[in-house]
Amino acid sequence: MINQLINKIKATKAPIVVGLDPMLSYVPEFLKTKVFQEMGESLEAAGEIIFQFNKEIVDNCYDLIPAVKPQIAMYEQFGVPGMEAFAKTVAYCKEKGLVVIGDVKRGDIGSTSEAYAVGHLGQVQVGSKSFTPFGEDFATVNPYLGSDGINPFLSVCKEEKKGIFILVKTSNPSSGEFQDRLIDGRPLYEIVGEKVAQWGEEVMGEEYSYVGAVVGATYPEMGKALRKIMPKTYILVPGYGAQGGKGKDLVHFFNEDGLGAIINSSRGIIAAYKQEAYQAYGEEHFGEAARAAVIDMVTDIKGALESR
Ligand SMILES: O=C(O)c1cc(=O)[nH]c(=O)n1[C@@H]1O[C@H](COP(=O)(O)O)[C@@H](O)[C@H]1O
Repeated sequence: MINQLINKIKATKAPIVVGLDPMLSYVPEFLKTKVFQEMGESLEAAGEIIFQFNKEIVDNCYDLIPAVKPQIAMYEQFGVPGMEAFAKTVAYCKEKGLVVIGDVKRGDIGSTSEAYAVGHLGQVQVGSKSFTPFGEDFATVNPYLGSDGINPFLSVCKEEKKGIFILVKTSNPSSGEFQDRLIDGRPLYEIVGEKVAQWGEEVMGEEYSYVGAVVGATYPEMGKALRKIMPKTYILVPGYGAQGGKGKDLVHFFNEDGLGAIINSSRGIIAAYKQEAYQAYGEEHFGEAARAAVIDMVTDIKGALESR
């Protein structure tokens, strides 16, 4: 899957991923009103609203981008109908030819991680039949439990040619509380980065590993150090846009080949119609506003890479 992701990044010339994090507060009123009239105010309606919202965003952007990253919490909060919307979103994006990164941030003891890996990236056996429950191409994984939590994901990745992105240095303000702690004089995130590179050697694609890392755009200097520690690791970089990351902060996340990083923006794209720069589109045209925001994001990142 990492090879397909890279091919799509090359074809679209867009090292970006659109985060499908559909909070109800980002959904235009007209869409919510329409579905509430049809279904009432219910969890089922919420699931339907977020699916229709995603579909509009995807229909307007799919030809410009290689990948999407649905964040499961935004679906899970609506219970079973939310999870159905998650599954439908994954299936729809795949139909549109997009690589899907399931932002599920899983990781547990070995046997439990195995079930997570099977559920999100693999196939589950029921009697004599096997099923693909969600069918994402990549999943995000939390490494706090160590190799036991990661190994089952590596096995499924090998079998299914899928990939993972392991949290190394997260974008949030308190990420340093644990991740920056020095151990034998070195920050924990560097130690995790080294381990990610090591795990990645077990599952290599053509140029890069199936095992990627997550490093926040909000910590560019740490990104620069981690790029060197993990040369064959694709880095998923959240934190662009709404969290303050800009194109110029991102150049060192990329390798000299112009590859090696994929930048996520969620609110900055899907709720673009609420921003001053795109307000002229009006809420009825929120999909077109998202498309304009994608084009601007790609221009910003390309400009920064060309002038490095
Ligand atoms: O794993 C992630 O994607 C992730 C890691 C991280 O360090 N920071 C981070 O913001 N994320 C996710 O990336 C998305 C960022 O959303 P925006 O800030 O709206 O662009 C959310 O889905 C977060 O859960």
